[in-house]
Amino acid sequence: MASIYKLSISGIRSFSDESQETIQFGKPLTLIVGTNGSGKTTIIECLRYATTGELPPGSKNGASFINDPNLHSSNETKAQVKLAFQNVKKVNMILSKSLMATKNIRTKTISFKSKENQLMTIRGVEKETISSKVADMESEIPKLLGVSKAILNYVIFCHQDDSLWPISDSSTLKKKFDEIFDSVKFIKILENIKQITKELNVEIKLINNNVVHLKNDRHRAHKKMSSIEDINNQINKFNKDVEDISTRITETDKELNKLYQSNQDFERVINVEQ
Ligand SMILES: Nc1ncnc2c1ncn2[C@@H]1O[C@H](COP(=O)(O)OP(=O)(O)OP(=O)(O)O)[C@@H](O)[C@H]1O
Repeated sequence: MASIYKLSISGIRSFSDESQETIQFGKPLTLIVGTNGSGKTTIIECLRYATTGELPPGSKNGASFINDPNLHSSNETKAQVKLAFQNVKKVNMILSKSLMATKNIRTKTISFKSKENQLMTIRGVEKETISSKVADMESEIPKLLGVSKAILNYVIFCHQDDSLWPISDSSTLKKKFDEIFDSVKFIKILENIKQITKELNVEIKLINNNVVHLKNDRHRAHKKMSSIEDINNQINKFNKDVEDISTRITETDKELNKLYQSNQDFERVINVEQ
């Protein structure tokens, strides 16, 4: 299981940009207690922003999330949220997200800018940093924590202004539950399974047809084999007959020779007597 062990805030809401406030989370539980306006919600907002990239509701696209530049002499506030955590594989990581609010002196409006984010992986003495320029942090961090973005957003770090969603109207409720349970993915998986089953059924039909053909072929082959066996038997019989006949011819030849010999003997005797 992943765990978050430290959060540093600088330049967010009432947290000054001149210092960095750090909160260390205890195990198994950390209770955040403080007077009204002391920054409890800000801590949850920072945790949510760090893990999901979501800005607080009603924060004027982030402009009022950053420490108001009107509160100090400079026209801009450089803010930073740092999160130290252990990912699901127990690897220590530090995420740094930098933001900036700039005051337009003429219009007096404040604009918000999210700057480059960095994720450092610490393995012993080895440190490796990747930037948001090359990685999609918003989808990477929930994966590293082993929790979906929807659960981080609507359950674990649910903003107090959004906390009534479980008693909202049915369509909003359905939308939230669909996101939490990743129903879209589930529906897609079901559709994929249906498609795969359809394709497999076609393949099974083809295989079954082939089996029928192959059975016929086997039957024909057996028939052919037995007729070949019959022919072989006949050939063997014929060979044996030929052998018998040649034996008999040899014997007849011998008989004839004998007869011829005795005939000659007889002729010789007759000639001598004459
Ligand atoms: N952009 C800003 N710049 C400076 N200060 C701000 C800014 N936005 C809000 N604040 C101040 O930050 C504080 C907000 O604190 P936060 O809401 O985190 O406190 P809280 O402890 O959750 O309070 P509560 O118990 O009333 O919910 C308030 O005092 C508010 O006036």
